[in-house]
Formats: sequence, structure tokens, C-alpha cells
Amino acid sequence: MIKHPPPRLPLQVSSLPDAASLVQGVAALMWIPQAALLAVAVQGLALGQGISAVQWPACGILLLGVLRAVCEAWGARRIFGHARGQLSALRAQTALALAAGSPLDRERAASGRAASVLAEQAEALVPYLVRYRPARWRATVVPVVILAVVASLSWVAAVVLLVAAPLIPLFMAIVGWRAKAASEAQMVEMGGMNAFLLDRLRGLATLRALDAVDAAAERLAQAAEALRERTMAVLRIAFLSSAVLELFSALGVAMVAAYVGFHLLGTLGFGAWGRQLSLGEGLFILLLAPAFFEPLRELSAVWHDRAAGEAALQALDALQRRALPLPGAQAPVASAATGAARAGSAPAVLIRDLHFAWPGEERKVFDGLDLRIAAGEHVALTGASGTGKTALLSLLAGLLPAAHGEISIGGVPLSDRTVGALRQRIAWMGQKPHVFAGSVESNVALGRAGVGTSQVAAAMRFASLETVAQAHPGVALGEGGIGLSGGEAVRLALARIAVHPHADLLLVDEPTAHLDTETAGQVADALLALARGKTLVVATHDPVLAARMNRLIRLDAEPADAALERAA
Ligand SMILES: Nc1ncnc2c1ncn2[C@@H]1O[C@H](COP(=O)(O)OP(=O)(O)OP(=O)(O)O)[C@@H](O)[C@H]1O
Repeated sequence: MIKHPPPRLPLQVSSLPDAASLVQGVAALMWIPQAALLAVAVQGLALGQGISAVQWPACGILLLGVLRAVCEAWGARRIFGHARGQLSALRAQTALALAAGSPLDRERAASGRAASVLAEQAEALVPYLVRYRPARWRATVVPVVILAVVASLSWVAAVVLLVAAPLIPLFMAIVGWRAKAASEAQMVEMGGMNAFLLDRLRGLATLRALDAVDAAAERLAQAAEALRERTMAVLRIAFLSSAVLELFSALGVAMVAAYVGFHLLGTLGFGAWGRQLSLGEGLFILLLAPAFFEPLRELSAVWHDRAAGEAALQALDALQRRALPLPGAQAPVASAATGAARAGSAPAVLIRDLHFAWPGEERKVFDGLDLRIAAGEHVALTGASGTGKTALLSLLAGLLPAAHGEISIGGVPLSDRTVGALRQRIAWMGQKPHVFAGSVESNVALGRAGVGTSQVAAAMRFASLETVAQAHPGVALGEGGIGLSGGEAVRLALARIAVHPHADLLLVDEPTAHLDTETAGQVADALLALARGKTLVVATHDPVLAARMNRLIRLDAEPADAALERAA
């Protein structure tokens, strides 16, 4: 029995400031000595010391300026590199989690949405990590240090800063809640629109044939309009948060300036720990006041990056949710050599007490199914539509996890550990083989290891594909197999199986559906030629194909003992 994987851990980015953020914080604090030197120079000029009062402070300011620029540049480079690394890791983790879901999971994220989240929305993590996180760290450290320095000279100026400062985070928090909700809504809208667009583009032929293009275009226009409104809402909130902050920081600086001015004029003689501030000290406080608010303003400017970054993290996290895991997805992939070593003669297939129900559904597709297929036997799975032929083939191929029961292939029980190696000896042909955009050759080879041009050419000859016009070098097929007829697409799928070197269990789903009698006959001939000496399980409604198999298994047939019971 296939075990379900352990519960997934939520996605996280490391929360501690790294060395680069620390260096950037120190760079921001360098303004304090720079302001002090500037104040000393002005004080010297005021005392009539002339150019000599300016020379050394100017050198100091310049040196500190260069040092600050170097620190900021180094920190920014490091933070950016680190952020890209973290984003790549999160993308890889999400892509792996997506790949670890069964391809038959109905609840899988729509391809358009997954692509939109992985490619576009995930990018929002870079500004979040590069701008918001360091800004948040600077906003917690720099104002505290500046406040302490200002308080050592004037407690009144410190109190003014202290009163103005908490209003900023308070308003930002209020705005931030709205920003997060707006950002999430915008991203959902964008993902939904991408999914819709991709889906409708895939079904364009159907829409065009049934004259439903206008309706789809209208829905798309509505989705674009909704996205525009959501984007404007996010921008409005971003502007609002900046405006709130600018207002409070301007008020704070103005109040400090008013106090320092009146103090120097002697009107407000208190607030400097019982002494009178000098011109230099007053100027120093004045220069520090905007620097006190600077990190908070920076934080406000990047506040919407936080909302977008957290929404992106949640979206990446949501992509990892799955109702149906892919068996063995967590186990290492077995090499072709392992598969070859295990394959000797065609395998027998044994199914014992198999139970399976789709997630969230009461009705069981299989409720204790027992089946035995001998080594090298060719069987046809038949039964009314919906009886579970495709589901059974998928369970045998390890594409679906069984709830209970045992499947063994060539004496090896199918489990998370063995499924990778067993797939090496299974050839699968689904009901709707996917044809990728590209050449016929690349569609046959599918980039599989050990599949060279000679094998591809032989497989194409076998499936009579080399006579197809689209199989000429330099001719590429369109998305979803545009350029191939239905019969040619089936032959392409047969060529894919033919090229598989180790496959000795062929699982084939309705290969002759929708084909004319002659083509269906050719496909059946090719399939039987391919299955010589191999075990073949084919799901079919085609009585002609079924008649050519060794045995027929009706999935909707009543179990023998149940029938006996009823007769009794
Ligand atoms: N991915 C899926 N998620 C949930 N239910 C599914 C899924 N695929 C199929 N089903 C349901 O499972 C049941 C068995 O489907 P399955 O495709 O195995 O039938 P089938 O015998 O192959 O039918 P057909 O002969 O029409 O191809 C059906 O009731 C179908 O609606």
C-alpha cells in the first residue's frame, strides 16, 4: 500500500537580520557623527574661527560619506544576492511539491495560476526581502539610537520625537491591514485571469467553432477590469500610507525646529537638562530630527512590498496543497539501469483487495477488487463508461495512491519505495496523449536518458510516422499537437512506447477511440506487435480490439460470489 507523505511545513523565509542588514543599519547610523561634524563646523564659523574650523570636519564628513556609501553598496549587493537565492529555493520547493501531486488530482492548481504564482507573483518576494526587511530592521534600531543621542542634549526635543513617532507605526498598521487584503485580492485576480486566459486559449478551437469567442472575450475584459481596479486599490493604499507618514514626520521635525529656535532665542529656556544649548548643539538636534523619521519613512515607502511579499508567500504555500499525492514522489528517482536490472521476463500483475475512492467522494471506485494478470498475458479492461478503467490503469502505473490493498508487479509490491523502479518497466499511453510544441522527434524522445536518434528513428518507422509531413526535420508541431491528425497523434504515442527500452508492462487507455476502422486496425496491429512477449493491459470500448486480446475483464461485472448469493 502507498503511504501518504508527512504533513507539509509552511513556507518561511529566515527572520533574523543577516550581516548585510546589520552593515546597512550601521551605515544609516553614520549620519550621527556626520551631523556632529557639520554642527561643529558651523559652530566654529559662528565663533569666527574661519576656514580652519571647516577643514577637518569636512574631511571627516567626506570620509564617513565614502564609508557609508561603501557599506550601503556592499549590504545592498549581499541582500539582493541572498534574496534571489531564497526565492530560487522557495520556487524549487514549490515546484517539487507541485510535481509531488498526482496528475489526476482534480484540485491541483490550474496551470495558468501555478505559472502566474511561480513566475510573476513570487517575484514580489525580492522587494520584500531586499527593501522591506532591511527597512524594518533599520526602523527598529536607528530611531532608538538617535532618540538616545537627542535625549542626552535635550529631553524636550526627545519627547517631541517620542510623541510623533508612535503615531506613525499606529497609522501604518491600520493602513497595512488594508494593504495586505488589497494585495492578496490583486494577486488572486491576476492568477485567476492568467488561468482563465490559458484555459480559453487551449480551447480556442471549441470556442470559435461554437461561436463563443465573444463571450470569452467579454469575460476576459471583465477580469482585466477587475484586475485594474484591484491594482488601483493597492496603489491608493500605498500612496495613503506614504502621505500619513510624511505628514507626521513633517509635523515632528517642525515641532523640534520650533523648540530649538525658540530655545536658542531664549524664549523657551527649559528642556536642556538645566543648561542652555549652544548653536552647534541646536543644529545637531535639528539635523538629527529628519534622520529620526527617515527609517520610518523608508519603511512606509516599502510597506506595500510587505503586503505583496506576504501574499506571494501565502500563494506559494497554497500551491503546495494537494488532495492526491503522487506515489513515490518523495523517493529518489530510480536510474534506467536499475529498471533494466529488474526487468527479466514480462511481469505478472496481482491486485488484491484494492480499495480506491477519489478524495472527498463517498462512492468507492474499487471496493475490494481482486485481479490476476499472468506474465505476458494480453488483457482488455472493458465496462461501461465511468466504471474505473482509467483509474485502474493509473493505480497500476503508480499515478494514484490506493487507499488500501496491494498491487504487485512482477512479484514486487507497489510502494513509495518501489514505484520509481517499477515505472521504469511500465509503458503508459493515456487516453489523451499530450503532444508538446516542438518537433515530432522531440515528442517521441521526450528527453529521456538513453534515447538516441537511432532509437527515435526506429520507433518512428515502427509507428509509420516518418511518412507524416510534420515529421520532416525543421517542422514543428503546435501546442497540444496542432498539425497532427487524431490517428497520427495515437501513432506518436505508440512511438513513445516503442522507444522505451525497458518497458515490459504496457498500460494503454483506449488507443482506438475516435479512429476509423482501418486506422484502428493498424493501431491494434502495431500495439500487438509492440506487446509481443510483454504484458499488456488495455482499457477499451472497441470490441474488435478487445477480441484480439487473450482475455476480457469486465470491471462492471458482478463479483461471482455476489451473484451466487443473489441467486440463492
Ligand atoms: N481526476 C478525477 N477526480 C475525481 N473523479 C474522477 C477523476 N477522474 C475520473 N473520475 C471519476 O471516477 C470514475 C471512474 O472514471 P474513469 O475515468 O476511471 O472511468 P472509465 O471507466 O475509464 O471511463 P471511460 O470508459 O469513459 O473512459 C468516474 O465516475 C469519473 O467521474
